[in-house]
Amino acid sequence: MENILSAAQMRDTDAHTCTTFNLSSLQLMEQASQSFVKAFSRTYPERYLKIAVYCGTGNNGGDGLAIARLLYQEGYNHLDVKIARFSDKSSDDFDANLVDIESSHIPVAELKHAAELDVEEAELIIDALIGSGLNKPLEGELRMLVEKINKLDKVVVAVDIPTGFKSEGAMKLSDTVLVADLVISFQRAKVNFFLPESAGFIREIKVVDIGLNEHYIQSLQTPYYLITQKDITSRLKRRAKFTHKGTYGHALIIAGAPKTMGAALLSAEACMCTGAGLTTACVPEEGLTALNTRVPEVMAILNENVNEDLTWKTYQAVGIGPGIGSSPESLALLTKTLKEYNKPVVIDADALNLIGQHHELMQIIPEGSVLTPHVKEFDRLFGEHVSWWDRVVTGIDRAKTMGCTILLKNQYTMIFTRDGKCLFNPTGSPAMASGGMGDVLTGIITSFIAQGYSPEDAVILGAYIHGAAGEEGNDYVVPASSLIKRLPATIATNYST
Ligand SMILES: NC(=O)C1=CN([C@@H]2O[C@H](COP(=O)(O)OP(=O)(O)OC[C@H]3O[C@@H](n4cnc5c(N)ncnc54)[C@H](OP(=O)(O)O)[C@@H]3O)[C@@H](O)[C@H]2O)[C@H](O)CC1
Ligand SMILES: [K+]
Repeated sequence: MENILSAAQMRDTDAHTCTTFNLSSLQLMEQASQSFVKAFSRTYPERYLKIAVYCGTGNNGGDGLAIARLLYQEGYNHLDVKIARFSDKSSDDFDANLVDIESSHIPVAELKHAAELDVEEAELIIDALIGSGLNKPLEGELRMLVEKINKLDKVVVAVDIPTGFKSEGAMKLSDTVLVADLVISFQRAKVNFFLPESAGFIREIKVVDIGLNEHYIQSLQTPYYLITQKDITSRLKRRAKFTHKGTYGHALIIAGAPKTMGAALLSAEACMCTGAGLTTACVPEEGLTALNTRVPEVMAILNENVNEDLTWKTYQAVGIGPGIGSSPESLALLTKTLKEYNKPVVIDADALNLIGQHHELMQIIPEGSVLTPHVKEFDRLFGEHVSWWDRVVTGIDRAKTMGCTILLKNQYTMIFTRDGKCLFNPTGSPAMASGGMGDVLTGIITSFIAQGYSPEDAVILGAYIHGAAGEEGNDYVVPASSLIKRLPATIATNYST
């Protein structure tokens, strides 16, 4: 997994890299600027583009000056630089790059006040005003300048971080940020890039290697990690010769009510397609015909007969919740499951809402269980939150105190582990924003647990594979039932590469 660093850790890595690689900070700035220019020219190869580079007077601004010089050398000759000099302070590396640019052919203008900016002829603006040095919300002249640039409605490419955007910590949609079409960020994505608040400020992100000491970065402690494909390939076990259905476990999916049988069908079918040796669905009698017709591979027990028909030790994994509703019978079934199945349970949807309404059930959730809420279910369980950052803090805390893995669904789904980490899943697409997706995910995770994966590995694999199957085909929308059909091939692709 890739660890995600805080702004302070980036600064520390910066200094450490200079010492260990015998570089000056000016040389590191040059490397970072070269990496930026390489990525920029791949995205915007047209040399006739009119570009304005807006620079602050710190190191982000220093990068901006070096980038302007390098772009000019690359043939981007319709280029000018605007320096926002709203204070007397400037960094040494900014000053050094200013000397270089002043001896070039690039026009440089200094703005002492935001009001001095009247027309902007450029089609594209490079934002090098402030990066990771942001230490307060934008105010005064800088805020006015950013608001003015936002109104120009030009294409904006940010250096490292958009001006006004926090690397970490709670953000508000009302914060002033220079809205970026593209952020070319250094070495690592920043934590807040993965939270929904970023959607209003950032359209696309590219991360470039600027030559920082990776060995050192990997030794740094952080709660935040990005899951990579390697994590999936290294976890997925091949299906060996001479194995049989008994090798891959028996999963029980407790789901559905007469009017919400679809949830049970999706969950059970996803469980089967993820590779559980056997899948049994515990459903109401009214759903039996649908189950037998739609997924003949899945066996059934009737939820009204559970007391006679259920032998817990038959099942290596249990998933409960999709479509069960909130009736007293569902509450009784959930209570029975949590009390009697003494292994981790995958808890989703209505089961989570029932726990939200009957908080005493929290005490009987088996150790190691998996909770898979979407944002509303998360808030019903753990209280209202005003920002996604606050949910991250709560998720990390609750996973540790409850001894459970919590998966909070999102564009970048977050997985809070029992040892206090927050893992971001990179796969998935807005095409997956449709009903039934959560039911499918419950089936997938339950299936991986039935096959012998630890609950935490099952969640990591489940989130990644679910998202990867949803991305395939690049479709406008992916109905949950068609995602299920893609699961066997998606899993095979991920363990063979
Ligand atoms: N390892 C790396 O990733 C590298 C990053 N580089 C680049 O360096 C910047 C970070 O540079 P830094 O000089 O630390 O800070 P900034 O340029 O982002 O900010 C400059 C100063 O701006 C002031 N500040 C902060 N918040 C505000 C605000 N709200 N309004 C006005 N001014 C603000 C603050 O100074 P003070 O006056 O408050 O003391 C900042 O110090 C990083 O993003 C990369 O682009 C290196 O080039 C290569 C290695
Ligand atoms: K910036």
